[in-house]
Amino acid sequence: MRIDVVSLFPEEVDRCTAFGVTGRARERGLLQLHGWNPRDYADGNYRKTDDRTFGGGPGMVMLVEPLRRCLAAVREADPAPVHVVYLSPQGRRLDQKRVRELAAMPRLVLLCGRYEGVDERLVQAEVDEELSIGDYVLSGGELAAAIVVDTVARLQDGALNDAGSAEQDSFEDGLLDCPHYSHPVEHAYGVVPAVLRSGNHAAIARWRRQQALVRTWQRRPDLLEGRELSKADRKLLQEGLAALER
Ligand SMILES: NC[C@H]1CCC[C@@H](CNc2ccc(C(N)=O)cn2)C1
Repeated sequence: MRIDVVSLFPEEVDRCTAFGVTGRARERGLLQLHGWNPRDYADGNYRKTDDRTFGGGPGMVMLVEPLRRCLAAVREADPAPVHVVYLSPQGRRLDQKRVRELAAMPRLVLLCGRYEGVDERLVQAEVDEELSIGDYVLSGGELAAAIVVDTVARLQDGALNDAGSAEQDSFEDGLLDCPHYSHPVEHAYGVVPAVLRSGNHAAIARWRRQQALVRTWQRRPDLLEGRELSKADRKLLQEGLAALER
């Protein structure tokens, strides 16, 4: 998968995705990341990329022309069709379902705004999708872009080793993750649940599913709305909640 990041600070996204799973995916060529700076496509010796907003009021707006030229160069750089995403609080909320869809695309272009944003004519003419990582305002779209890169990189085939593939499943079915434990078995903070050391893999899977269901019910009931739980899951959830009462 190829991702092109258009930003006044493209190195910010490069650095945020240079470590761990994302760094390894890049090293393995599972993900190619390219940074582009609209300042390189701006005119004049000040290479102006932003200007005051029409209609008055505070702040600057990123100019349409440097971005248009920059995006033309991005499109030109690879024959694969692009899907242009603009990161902004006005976008559709990113979730794992959309992450899976984005991760399947051959190319993504992530447009990172700064200041008050991008001239709306550029958004209308070039952007396929506005995406938001949450209801808050960042100083720029770069950190949001880095989150998109991270989420799609780990879904590339080969990015997660076998053990890692379990990581995918934890949220893939729309539930929160179960608790995890490691050494020592006994610690001042508590003891590892016996079932996890029983070697009974069916019981372990059942316990993990039950924990995920109970946690989701308690912390994010919204994730269970409009979702038909299987008979087995409903039983696990009821049993898990009853155990909390005891
Ligand atoms: N109106 C301000 C706004 C104009 C357009 C550029 C953004 C950059 N900052 C961002 C970008 C994305 C998100 C998010 N939630 O995904 C938050 N903040 C700022």
